[in-house]
Amino acid sequence: MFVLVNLKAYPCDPVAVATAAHEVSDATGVRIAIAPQAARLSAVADTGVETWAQHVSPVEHGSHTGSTLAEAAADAGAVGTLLNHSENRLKLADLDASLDAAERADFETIVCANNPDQIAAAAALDPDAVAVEPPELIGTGTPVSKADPDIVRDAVDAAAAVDDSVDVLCGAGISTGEDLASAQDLGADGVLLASGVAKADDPKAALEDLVEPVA
Ligand SMILES: O=C[C@H](O)COP(=O)(O)O
Repeated sequence: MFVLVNLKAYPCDPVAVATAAHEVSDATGVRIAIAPQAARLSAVADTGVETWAQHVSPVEHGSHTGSTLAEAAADAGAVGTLLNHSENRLKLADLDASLDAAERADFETIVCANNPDQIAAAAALDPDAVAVEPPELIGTGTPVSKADPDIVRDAVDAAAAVDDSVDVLCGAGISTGEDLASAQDLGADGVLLASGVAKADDPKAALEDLVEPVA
C-alpha cells in the first residue's frame, strides 16, 4: 500500500512530519510520501522522505507568474505530483497539460476525482494512478472506506475497465490502520490522507498506527 500524506495548507511543521514519515517508512518498509506546500518542497525532500508536489501548473518555462513549474518542483526534490485535487480542480485541457508538464519532469502522477465516472475519465488520461475522494468526507475523520465502500470498489472497477495498469488510491477521512486495511480489502493500492496526520498531536504515532496492518 502506498501512503501519500497531503499537508495542504495546514499549520503543521512540514519538516517534522516528513522526518517522522521517513522514519516510519524506513522502520516498516511501507512506502510513505509527503506532499507539502510548494515553497517547502526542498526542505521536505532534504529529510530523505519521498516528496510530492500538491499540484503543477499546465505550463512550460515562460511568462507564467504565480505558476508552479513542474521542472522547478523537480529541482526542489519532488518525484511526483497530485493533480485535480477537489480543492484545486482543473479544466480538462489544463489537466491534460499539467500531465504533460509532469511527464516532462519525469514525475509519477495521481489524478484525483470525486466518483467512479470521473475516475474512468481520469484513468483515460494515462496517469500512473487515480485517487477517488468524495468531497463531502474530506477532513471529516469519517473514512471513505467505511462510510462509502461501494465508491471505492466501483472506482477500482472503473479504472481497471479503462486501463488496469492505473493504480487506485482512496482518500477522505482516512486516519487509522483499520481505515487503511478496509481500503486495501476494497481493492485500493494506497491511501491519500491529510488531516489525520497533519493535524495529529503526534504525527509519527499517527503514521505508525496507520501503516501497522501492512507493516
Ligand atoms: O488530500 C487529501 C484528502 O483530501 C483527504 O483529506 P483528509 O484526510 O483530511 O480527509
